[in-house]
Amino acid sequence: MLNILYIRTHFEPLETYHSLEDWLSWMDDLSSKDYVIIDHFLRDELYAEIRSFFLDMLPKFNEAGIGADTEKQINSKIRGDFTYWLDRERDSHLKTYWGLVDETMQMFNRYCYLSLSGYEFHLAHYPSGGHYDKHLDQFERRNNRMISVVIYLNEGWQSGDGGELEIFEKDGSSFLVDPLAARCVMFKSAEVPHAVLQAHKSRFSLTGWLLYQPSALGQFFG
Ligand SMILES: O=C(O)CCC(=O)C(=O)O
Ligand SMILES: [Fe+2]
Repeated sequence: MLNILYIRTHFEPLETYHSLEDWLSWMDDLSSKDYVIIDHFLRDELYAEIRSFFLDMLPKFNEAGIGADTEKQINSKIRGDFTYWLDRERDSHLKTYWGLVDETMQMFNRYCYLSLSGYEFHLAHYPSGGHYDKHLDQFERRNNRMISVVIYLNEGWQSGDGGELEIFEKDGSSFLVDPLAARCVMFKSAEVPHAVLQAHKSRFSLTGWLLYQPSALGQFFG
């Protein structure tokens, strides 16, 4: 009896940000289609907290590079966003958000049998005119990004504002996702080619990757 109790409390945390039922349906989508689009992934309070942090940090954003940190190169022809990398210790007041990151990793590890053991997240600002050409999120020489997680922070986004995420399906067809406030898109980093179409006004997101190994230990090949 004691054992059963222990297993139950160990494997089913009493309090999660999202219900297990929601997680299971999202993971089902992700397994079958390689991507999932989740509206209202952040509730109002957490959304407001992250967006206000984003606005506070805007002056500190650096221009984003292509490829691994070690081979960073700025190439505005390929991507035109500015980023700010999050650090759990430094940015510890985002407690609810980090809890949600832990919950996400646990769900994938438990129910999709992944061995995720790290993550990296950045805030991304595409100024008007910014875009990101079609790409995969696994770098040429680093293959530890397993799941990409993008959360949008744009209020009142309208058709005509551009900045859609274009997702390419296996058959080569594609569709567009509007970067709407609190919407989350998750996809398999190695499987889903995607692009960000040119934004016609400032576009905000919190983008990250769930990793097979911590960033510093990223697998290299070649
Ligand atoms: O912001 C998005 O919709 C996607 C961003 C992206 O593809 C990336 O940062 O690798
Ligand atoms: Fe990407």
